[in-house]
Amino acid sequence: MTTPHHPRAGAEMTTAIYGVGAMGGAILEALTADGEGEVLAVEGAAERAESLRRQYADRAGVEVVDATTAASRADVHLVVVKPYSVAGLLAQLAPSLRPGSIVLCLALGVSLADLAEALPDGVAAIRGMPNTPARVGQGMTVLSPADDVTDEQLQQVRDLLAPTGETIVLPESQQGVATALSGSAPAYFYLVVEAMVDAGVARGLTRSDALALAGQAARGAGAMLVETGEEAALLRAAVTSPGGSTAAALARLEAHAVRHAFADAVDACTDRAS
Ligand SMILES: NC(=O)C1=CN([C@@H]2O[C@H](COP(=O)(O)OP(=O)(O)OC[C@H]3O[C@@H](n4cnc5c(N)ncnc54)[C@H](O)[C@@H]3O)[C@@H](O)[C@H]2O)C=CC1
Ligand SMILES: O=C(O)[C@@H]1CCC=N1
Repeated sequence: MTTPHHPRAGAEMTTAIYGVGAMGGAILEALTADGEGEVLAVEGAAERAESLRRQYADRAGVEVVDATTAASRADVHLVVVKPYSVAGLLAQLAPSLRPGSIVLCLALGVSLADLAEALPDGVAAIRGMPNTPARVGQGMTVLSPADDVTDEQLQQVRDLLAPTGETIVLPESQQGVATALSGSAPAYFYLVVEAMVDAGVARGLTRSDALALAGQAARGAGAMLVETGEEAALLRAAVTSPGGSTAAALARLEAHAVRHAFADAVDACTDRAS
C-alpha cells in the first residue's frame, strides 16, 4: 500500500545522504524544502561538494561533511552513489555506524544480501528504488526491508521520505519490475514528450508552446490517473471520440507497435534491475 504524506515525524532525526548527484540531489532538495530537519551531505566529487556548500550556506540544518563523520552522526543513511561505488562506500562507513541506525540503499541492483554482508550487526538494512520526481515532492520510493527491520524503523524511513512523495513496500523479488514501472519510468514519459514536442515544432509550433502543451497534457493525465484511481484504458476511452482525432492518432501508435515496445522495454529494464 502507498502512504499519504505524513507530517515530518522524523524531523528530530539526523539523515545522511551519500552521493549528491541527480538522484541524491533530488532527495536533498525535497528533504530541505521546508527548511527543517538535519541533513548531512556527503559528496565524493570535490567541485560538486564545494557547490553544495555554497548552495546550502544559509540553511542551518544542512552540512557538507565527510563519510566517516556522517556515519557516526546520522540515524538514517541514504546511499545514493552509483552501484559500483556502494561496496567501497559501505566498507568505509561500517566501522562508524551506530547500532540501531538504518541504511537505506537506493542503488540499482544492490541486494539485501549484499547489504547484510557489508553492514555490521544491529544496523537495519532497507533496499529502495526512488525516482527523480522526488525533487518536486512527486516521487515514488519502492522499499524492501530486511527481515529484522522493525515496523517502527520502516515507518521512520517512510516518514522521512514523505517530502519526496509516496512510498510503497514490496518484496525484494519485485524490485526489478518496480524499477521498470517507477525508478526508470520518468525517462519514458520524458522521451514521449520530447518526441511530441519535436513533432509539434515540425508542424509549426514554437518549441516553448509545444512544451507547454505536451507538458501540461502529461501533468493533467498523470493527475487524472492518480486522483480518480480509474483504469488508464477507461480514461483513454473518454478522450477517444468515435471517428475523431484521438482515434486517428492511437491507430498510428498501435500500428507502430507502441504496446509491444513498452512491454519489451519493461522486460529489458526488469532484467537489468533485478
Ligand atoms: N538517476 C535516477 O533517476 C535514479 C538513480 N538511482 C540510483 O541512484 C544512484 C545514483 O545515481 P545518479 O544520482 O543518477 O548518479 P550521479 O552520478 O548523478 O550521482 C552520484 C554521485 O555520487 C558521488 N559519489 C561517488 N562516489 C562517492 C562516494 N564514495 N561518496 C560520496 N559521493 C560519491 C558522485 O560524485 C556523484 O555526485 C545509482 O546507484 C542509481 O542506481 C535510483 C533511482 C533513480
Ligand atoms: O538508469 C538507472 O540505472 C537508474 C536506476 C533507475 C533510474 N536510473
